[in-house]
Amino acid sequence: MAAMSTNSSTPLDHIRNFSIVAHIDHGKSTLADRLIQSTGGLADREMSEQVLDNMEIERERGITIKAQTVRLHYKAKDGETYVLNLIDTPGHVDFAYEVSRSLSACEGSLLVVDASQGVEAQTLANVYQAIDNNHELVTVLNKIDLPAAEPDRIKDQIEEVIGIDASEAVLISAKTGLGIPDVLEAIVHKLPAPKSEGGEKAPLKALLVDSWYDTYLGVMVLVRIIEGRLSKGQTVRMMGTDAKYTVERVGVLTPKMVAMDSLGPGEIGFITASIKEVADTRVGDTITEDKRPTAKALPGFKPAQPVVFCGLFPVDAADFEDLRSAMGKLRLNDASFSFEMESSAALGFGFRCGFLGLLHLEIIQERLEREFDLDLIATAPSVVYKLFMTDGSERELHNPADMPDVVKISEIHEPWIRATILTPDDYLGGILKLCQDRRGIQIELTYVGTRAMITYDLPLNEVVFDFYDRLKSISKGYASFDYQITDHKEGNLVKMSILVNGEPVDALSMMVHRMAAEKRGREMCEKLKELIPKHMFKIPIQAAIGGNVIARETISALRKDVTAKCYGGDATRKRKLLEKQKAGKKRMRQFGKVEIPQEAFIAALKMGDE
Ligand SMILES: Nc1nc2c(ncn2[C@@H]2O[C@H](COP(=O)(O)OP(=O)(O)OP(=O)(O)O)[C@@H](O)[C@H]2O)c(=O)[nH]1
Repeated sequence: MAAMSTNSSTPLDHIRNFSIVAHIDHGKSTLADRLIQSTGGLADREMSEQVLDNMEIERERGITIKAQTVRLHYKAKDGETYVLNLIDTPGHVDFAYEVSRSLSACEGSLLVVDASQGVEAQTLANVYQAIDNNHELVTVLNKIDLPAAEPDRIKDQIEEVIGIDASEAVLISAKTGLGIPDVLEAIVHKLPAPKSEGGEKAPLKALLVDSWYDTYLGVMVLVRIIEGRLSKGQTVRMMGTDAKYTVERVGVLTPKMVAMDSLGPGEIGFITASIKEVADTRVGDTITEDKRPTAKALPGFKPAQPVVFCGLFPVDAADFEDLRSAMGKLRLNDASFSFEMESSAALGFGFRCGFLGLLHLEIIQERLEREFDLDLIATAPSVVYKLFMTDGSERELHNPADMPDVVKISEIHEPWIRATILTPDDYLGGILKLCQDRRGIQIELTYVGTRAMITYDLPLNEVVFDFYDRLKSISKGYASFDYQITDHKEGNLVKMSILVNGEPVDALSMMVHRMAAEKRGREMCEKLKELIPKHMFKIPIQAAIGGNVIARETISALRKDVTAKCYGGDATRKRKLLEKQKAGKKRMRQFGKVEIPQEAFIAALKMGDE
């Protein structure tokens, strides 16, 4: 951490706290990099591409997962120096929770729209969140360097679809740096300064915006000071958890860490206070001074509710403890990831994990495999069902394998979402069919320029699998999609089991709509027949609802012994062949006498509607 240690007492009217909201890939991170570069936040040689997207997967996938904060000093044309606190936000539908947290710490947003793509689903979702947070907006049309850019048409579209004035939109190319000075001036002159009723003398009232785990400094807490002053050495209290801590470090991220003695009203910075783990901090909590507490806490956040669950199991049972500690470390850094131990007849010991969405699931699995070198099997992603039992009780079902006897269940309710899809007209037919096939109910179909905006209610269970992938392939990547969970509705749902060689494989059991069960069961059996290697005996594969088999396939027996042609051949070749066969077994799971390769699980679970 840099040595500079100062009191931060920037006057309120010289502070601007803002977020950047946009659809995925419209240029938030690149614009953030340019703002950092042009205000000297980092020397050119330190500017690595997308400096704010520091998580390796973010760089690789080119998406923002964690909201990052940076404090910039900008000498404006009026000769005054301003402190600009920027919070970069994730764009993907799975991370709307992160967006809401960063927006609450700011007074305004830059609305970035790709001037060649126009308004997309996340543009709408994120700008509505900013408006809900009473943000002033500065509209920025990005990528005007592209031949396909049509700033005037996109301005009209923004006014028509979002209903905000875009006549003074700032035209930029975050790639070349064109227009960046105009963005900085707009931030200073169009976005409001933070307000502070009680000012610096009032008892400390700070918003806990985010927390993360730093390998050197431990748990770091991002705070926004509303009133009073937060100083090193102060004893503070979290009003939601009543936990007390002594502040050890106070600082800001420029994006390098710079130590400060204290932070005043309107400021955004971080503190450390020997907090053991991220789970001890509650995002949205109010931090106050223990001896002189503020009278009223801030309105808190509802914690992110996981909406997709799946089982994660080590391919090699000996890796269970490594998996447990790896998940504990990830949890340090990702408060929205939840897990609890689970045992499966088919897969042994593992964890039932909760995620914000399918992308979040894939990212966690990828991080576990890459950062902790673990070979994992993920079971079918499933949503949370509400079971209304015949004895009048209610319970939640996170794992189809835990489904009680159907005679004890009177109703099953499943979560529904309201989805917004924006697509070029050419792909409308295919998308409507996809939604109908997934039990969708059309709510609205309107046109936005040359594109269709469709609103559908859909069961979440029909979306978590591969809806997003199918939508992208039907629309050749042009459709965009956003959703909100709405409510639970009764559904004619059944648990479909898969039996391999007469043994139920609980990792492949899933909840399906009764009308779709036979088709799904048939597809699953056909897929597994392709993927499970032949054995020395024939293998029946069945899909069943309770005791009723609804689909079956049979894998014929292997005719010959792989080493047969070696008889009389040299022993070396035979040994090599058997070693190769053994190595192949590493990613297999034994079910009874049948070995199922890990790929079979993943491919079987990712079945589309092809
Ligand atoms: N031609 C051109 N490309 C740009 C411009 N700004 C960003 N890009 C490119 O657009 C892609 C997405 O840019 P990002 O800044 O990662 O977009 P983002 O909105 O941060 O994406 P997420 O992090 O996924 O939310 C990258 O390949 C950038 O190089 C621009 O002004 N002109």
